[in-house]
Amino acid sequence: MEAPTHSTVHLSDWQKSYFAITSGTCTPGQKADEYRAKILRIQYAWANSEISQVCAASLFKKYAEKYSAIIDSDNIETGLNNYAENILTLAKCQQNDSDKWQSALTTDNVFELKCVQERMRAGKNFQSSQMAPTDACVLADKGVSASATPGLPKLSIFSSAGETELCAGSAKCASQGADLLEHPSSSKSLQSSVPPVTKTSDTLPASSASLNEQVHAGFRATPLFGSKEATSISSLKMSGTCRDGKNLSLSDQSAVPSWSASSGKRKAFYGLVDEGSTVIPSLATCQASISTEASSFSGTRNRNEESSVPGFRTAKEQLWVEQQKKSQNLPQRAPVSSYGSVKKSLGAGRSRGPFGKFVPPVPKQDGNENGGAQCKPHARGPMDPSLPVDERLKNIEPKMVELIMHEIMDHGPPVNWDDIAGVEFAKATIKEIVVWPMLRPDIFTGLRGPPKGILLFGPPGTGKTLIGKCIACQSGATFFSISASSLTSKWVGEGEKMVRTLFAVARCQQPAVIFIDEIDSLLSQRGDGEHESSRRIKTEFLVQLDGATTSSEDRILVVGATNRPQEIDEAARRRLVKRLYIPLPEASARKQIVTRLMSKEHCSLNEEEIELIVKKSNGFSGADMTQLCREASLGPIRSLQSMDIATIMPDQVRPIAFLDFESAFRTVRPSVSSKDLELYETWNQTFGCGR
Ligand SMILES: Nc1ncnc2c1ncn2[C@@H]1O[C@H](COP(=O)(O)OP(=O)(O)OP(=O)(O)O)[C@@H](O)[C@H]1O
Ligand SMILES: [Mg+2]
Repeated sequence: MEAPTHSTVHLSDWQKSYFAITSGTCTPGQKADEYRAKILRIQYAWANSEISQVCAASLFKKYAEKYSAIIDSDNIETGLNNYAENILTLAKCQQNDSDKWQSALTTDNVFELKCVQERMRAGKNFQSSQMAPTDACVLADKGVSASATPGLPKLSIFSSAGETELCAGSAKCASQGADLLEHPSSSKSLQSSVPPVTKTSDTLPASSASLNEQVHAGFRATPLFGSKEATSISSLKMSGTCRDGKNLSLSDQSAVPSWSASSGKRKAFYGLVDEGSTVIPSLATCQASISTEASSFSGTRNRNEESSVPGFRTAKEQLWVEQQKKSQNLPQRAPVSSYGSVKKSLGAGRSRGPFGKFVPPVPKQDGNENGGAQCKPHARGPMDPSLPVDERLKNIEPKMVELIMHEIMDHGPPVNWDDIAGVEFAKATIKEIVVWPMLRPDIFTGLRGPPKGILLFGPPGTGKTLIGKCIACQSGATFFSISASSLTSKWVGEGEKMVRTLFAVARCQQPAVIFIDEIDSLLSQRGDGEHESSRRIKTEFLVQLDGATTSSEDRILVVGATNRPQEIDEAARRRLVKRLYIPLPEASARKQIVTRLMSKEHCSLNEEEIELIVKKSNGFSGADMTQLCREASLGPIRSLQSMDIATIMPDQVRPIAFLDFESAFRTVRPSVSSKDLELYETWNQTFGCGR
């Protein structure tokens, strides 16, 4: 007889399985298996070029649909997706979302394993004959207390009262549990079988991974045998594991929600841990080994210090805890938050750039060495009764001070003078006004005293904000960076106070620079249609600016930046003595920008090509030049085939070439019109302080 060929074998298999599926005797599982096998065969046949791609695709679609119809169907007779039922059964005791979750698992559901049944019986006997659940808990905790060793998580994490009951009656069980304990890998079995034995910590698996598992089990696992109280107490014990015995932080018992356990039971537990005190574990004292799971728990704990019950809380419970917290913390909070709690310092404590040493800016009046820095509040908080509060801040709301402190800029990438291309005159002037007087305050006195107000004006994108950042990095002064729009809009109705606070805090933190971007929106011409609140802000600002600029003692410099100088109120203009024009970059500056940016990239431009780019970019602002370079740098990527982008190595991308700049010039245009430029030039000639 002729041996069947490869393809005839496939065909006969195919037919066989087709009849099996359609026979009506298959279970859904068998059907699903058959369909899956069919799908594999289709793929196989296609891979061997036995069938065409079109045919494979249509067959694949057909059988994939049939397969998923069985897999996804939750019809008991025809589908396999019935596992949801079990979940629903488990959760059926939960009537709504805010109910405490209670498992519907009962011992009846447990698969009958002989040893399990024995243990359950032993537990039941023991429960009925000897021990109330609360006592069981106490016993478990005693075990923990006895074995407490700093630095190690304790056994009580996973010893629920139920488990105690289960195992306490069986000596055999206890010894088995002890065996299990010595094997870190057996943490799963521990959850169900560990007895409340006293176990020295060196035999405990201390790996954080296993601990996490245990922690998890400790406060999520539904007690198979225990009541709600048992779970809560178990949780309390769990929190006890975050300590080393001594480091327990204690708080008022009233802070423990009433739902956590009956007070009697709590007492029994607390009494063991620390005589007569309620235990609220401080998570700061938790061992680092309690990592992922436990630390997320500790996060919650930090937020809800009063709560002694970890894990899930219903909204009602959370509300209760938060209310408690509020009522307890309210009196202390304001002073703390007023200074001490903010992340940013008031400036005195931070690094002060190249001229790092802090120079006491205010004459020493009270023998305090820090002079003006006596309000270095970040260290302890000025509202700390033990610290003298700076006179200048006395009438100012602490909340405002805090808000202003957030405006202190002491982060961000450093900017050097060299990063700003061109504008040499402006740079030199600023150095003269800002840097040198900081360096030699003894020389810059009297008539040589530096001006207290600078206005940087010019077309958009010419580096005014960049100069502000550079001053922040290079001056060594406390740098407040406030956008005028935030003064006018962020604190609606409070703007006036904010301005006052700003100057008061700056006065405390001398030497200080207040940089106000978009200053035109704060100091625009006063007019009839003006809103009352912005008028008041402006007036307050002028008053403060006047104070700062006229007081020879204060070392506060106000730097404003605007691209609409013509809109600035004349009174403000007068106070911003040095009005520096920041024009469009000249050819040399444009070249500097291109060279600097291209030096960081893989680029094949030669000197002549750079010159050409500079020539073609006449009328571009610094921002336009940056945009041009960005656009050009995308050229080599655009020239790749889309397939290559996925696989190409970075060093295989071709260098940026002149042709990329040529195409970039087609899309990037100067953003400042010559008409606008004329306005700036005219204003500069009228009010500017440049040469
Ligand atoms: N002189 C310059 N040197 C180097 N880069 C510059 C210069 N001017 C502008 N740039 C580039 O343009 C970007 C925008 O500059 P910046 O924000 O300082 O402009 P601006 O003058 O404050 O503009 P606007 O008036 O619109 O606020 C900078 O981040 C920088 O990349
Ligand atoms: Mg700007």
